[in-house]
Formats: sequence, structure tokens, C-alpha cells
Amino acid sequence: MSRIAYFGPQGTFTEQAARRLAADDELFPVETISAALTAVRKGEAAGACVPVENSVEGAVTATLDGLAEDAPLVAVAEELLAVHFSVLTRDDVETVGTVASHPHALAQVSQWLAANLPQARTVVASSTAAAAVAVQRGEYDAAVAAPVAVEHYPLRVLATGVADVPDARTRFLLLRPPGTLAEPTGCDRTSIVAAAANRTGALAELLTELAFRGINLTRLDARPIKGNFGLYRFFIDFEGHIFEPRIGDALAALRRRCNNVRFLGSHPRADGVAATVEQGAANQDFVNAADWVAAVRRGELA
Ligand SMILES: O=C(O)C(=O)C[C@]1(C(=O)O)C=C[C@@H](O)C=C1
Repeated sequence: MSRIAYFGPQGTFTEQAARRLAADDELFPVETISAALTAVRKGEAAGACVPVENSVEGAVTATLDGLAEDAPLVAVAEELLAVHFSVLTRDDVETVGTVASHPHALAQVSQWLAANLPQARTVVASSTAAAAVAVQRGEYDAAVAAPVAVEHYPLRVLATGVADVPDARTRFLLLRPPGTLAEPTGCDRTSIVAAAANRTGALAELLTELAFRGINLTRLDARPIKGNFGLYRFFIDFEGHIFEPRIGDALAALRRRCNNVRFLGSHPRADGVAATVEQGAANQDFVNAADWVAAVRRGELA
């Protein structure tokens, strides 16, 4: 059994994801995403579970920035959770004047808050569960939290199933130090981050290398390279696994065009969606084409 750090405290959505991703491991909460990554880099944890993207609010920027800098970490698995919130308060609260939560959570319930608690001021907390802790301590009147939070913090449930977008989901990663990679399943996702050069067409060249090989993107995010105004890193997720010939070929091409590229993992997709295969871009097509070149080089074919 190994120790896995997760973005806590107890009762976050991330804890639920960690329980699914590392069911047999010992989980321990840390206050920030950065602390979870640091625990792995320092060898205090064998892995870390953190959120990476939400279908309403987009990228979890602390995770992206944390993966681009310092010692490399690799995503070995992912989990997708449906996100519906509970609004929690204390028994002594008569009128909700303040409502606290993680910024992603507040963004996912802004319409509900405007309709149901129009008088309440929103306050940012480090996580949904940290907001519940603050309400328990009397710092704020209400928290927008994961439904499981009431099991840890005995608060009054004001509302359940709260979500402006009914199908909202958040994706979480299990990160480990670089090591042995899992075998491809046919339903995989590969992630990289590349600091494309600041010149005309540099990003288009990288994306074209993927498009030429029939590789479907699943996400593209830009984050500033701090301290260099106007320079960006690009986080690119795409279908497939580094062990596949076409993905290996594409990664080699990306590396050739941009030596500032970091591999962030190849792992099965939580939604089980199989990779798109364009005509002439199946793995066997790459193998056959390489075999043909080898035969020509040996002088066997023309
Ligand atoms: O605060 C939590 O409960 C988290 O796990 C973080 C987080 C996020 O980063 O998006 C996870 C899921 C929800 O979308 C809201 C917050």
C-alpha cells in the first residue's frame, strides 16, 4: 500500500476521485494542488490526485502550471465525476449573507445563487470542503460543497443537486513520478506541454504534425510563461498512447520542431471513448509504411 496525496481537506470532489483511482492506497489530504504535487516530488507520497479540467469552467490552472514546472510528473490514470453541489449552512444562520466555495464551484452555480440567494456575497475558498470547514467555524454563512461534505462536517443542507449545467463534469488525474507506463487500451489519452517558439506559425506547425497523422485533439489550453510577458505554453491532449506507432511518430515530430516539450502521460480515458482512426492513419498503416521504406533501403523494392 502506498501513500497518495489528494487536494483536500476531506470531503472534496478530489477525494472521491482519489478513492476510485487509488482504492487500495492510503490517502491523505493536503491544502493545495501545489502541495499535492510537491509531496510526490519530495518522495512523501507515491502519487497525487488533483483536478485538471471542468466542463463548465475549463482548465484547473494550478494543476497545469504545476505540471509544466519543476521535476516532471506523469498522469497514469484519470477519473471523471459528475458535479452537483449541496449548499450547506449552520443551524444558527437565519439569512445567508456570505456563501463560500472554490472558484470553479462558484462559477458552476452562479445562476442558482442569483435566483435563490440573491442577497449573498460570494467568497473564494481554497476548495469546496475548505468552504464547509469555514462555515462550521462561523467564518461564512453557507458553503457550496460536494454532497459527501456533510458526512465530514455536520452542517444543515439548504439545497442539493445544485448545478447550472446539469451535465457538468470534472476530470481528475492520478500523477506519479516518471516510471513504467501502462499498456495501450485503444481508448487512451496522451498529454504534453510545449513552449512553442514566438514566431509565425509555430503553434500551427505543432498542431499540423498531429493533424497529418490523423490524431484527434481532446483539449488545448494556453498558459502564460510567467516572467515572460506574451510568451505561452500550450497544453495539448490528444487521443492515443505513446506506445502506438502513429503517436510515437507524432511525438518525435513535435520534439524535432520544439525541444521544449514535456510528456505528461498516456493513460486510459475515463469515458472509454475509442481513438478516432482516419483513413491511412491507423497504426498498421504506419508499420506498413516503415516496412516499405526498410525494404526499399535493402534494395528489395522500388
Ligand atoms: O473543491 C473541490 O471539491 C475540488 O475537488 C476542486 C474542484 C475543481 O477544481 O474544479 C473539483 C470539482 C468541482 O468542479 C469543484 C471544485
